[in-house]
Amino acid sequence: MPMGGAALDLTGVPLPEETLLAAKQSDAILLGAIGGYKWDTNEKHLKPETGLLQLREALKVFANLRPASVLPQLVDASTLKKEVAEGVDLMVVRELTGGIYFGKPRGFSTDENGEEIGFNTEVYATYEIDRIARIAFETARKRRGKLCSVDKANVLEVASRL
Ligand SMILES: CC(C)[C@H](C(=O)O)[C@@H](O)C(=O)O
Repeated sequence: MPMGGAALDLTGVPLPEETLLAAKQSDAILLGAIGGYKWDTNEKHLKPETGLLQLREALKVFANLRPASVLPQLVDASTLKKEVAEGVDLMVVRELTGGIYFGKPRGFSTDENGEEIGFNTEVYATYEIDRIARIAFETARKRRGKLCSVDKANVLEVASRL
C-alpha cells in the first residue's frame, strides 16, 4: 500500500485513506523507507514524515523497539573503538505517540523584543509514561534484567517526576 513519498506522488497525501484502512485491518505491518530529498521542501502536512506520524497516532503504536547489536564479523567496521563496540546487544525502547512530536502548543511567534521564536512542547501524561515503562521493564526482564532510563532528570523536573 502506498505511504509517505510514494503516496504523495500517487495520491497527493502522505497517508491515503485506503492505506490507513488496510493497516487497521492487518495483524501486522511491514513499513519500508518513507521519505527522500524530493519531498524535503514540502509543507509540513505534505511531508512523508507526516504520514508516518499520522499512522502511529491512528494505530496508537506507542512503543518502538529498536534492537542494536554488533556482529563479531563487523566489529572492525564500526567507527567505535573495538572494545566499546564488541558484544553490544541493546534494545532501545522509544515512546512514539506522545512527547515533543505531538505536544501542543507548537509553532512560531514573536517575543517581547520583536524577535521571531519557535517552540515545540514536550508533554507526557502519566499513563503514557507508565505504559512505555512497563514495556521497557518487561523487555528487560526477558533479556539481562537491566534497564536504563535515558532522560534529563537533573534539569527537567517533568522527566524525574512522571
Ligand atoms: C521519519 C520520522 C518521523 C521518524 C521519527 O523521527 O520518529 C524516523 O526518523 C524514525 O526514527 O522512525
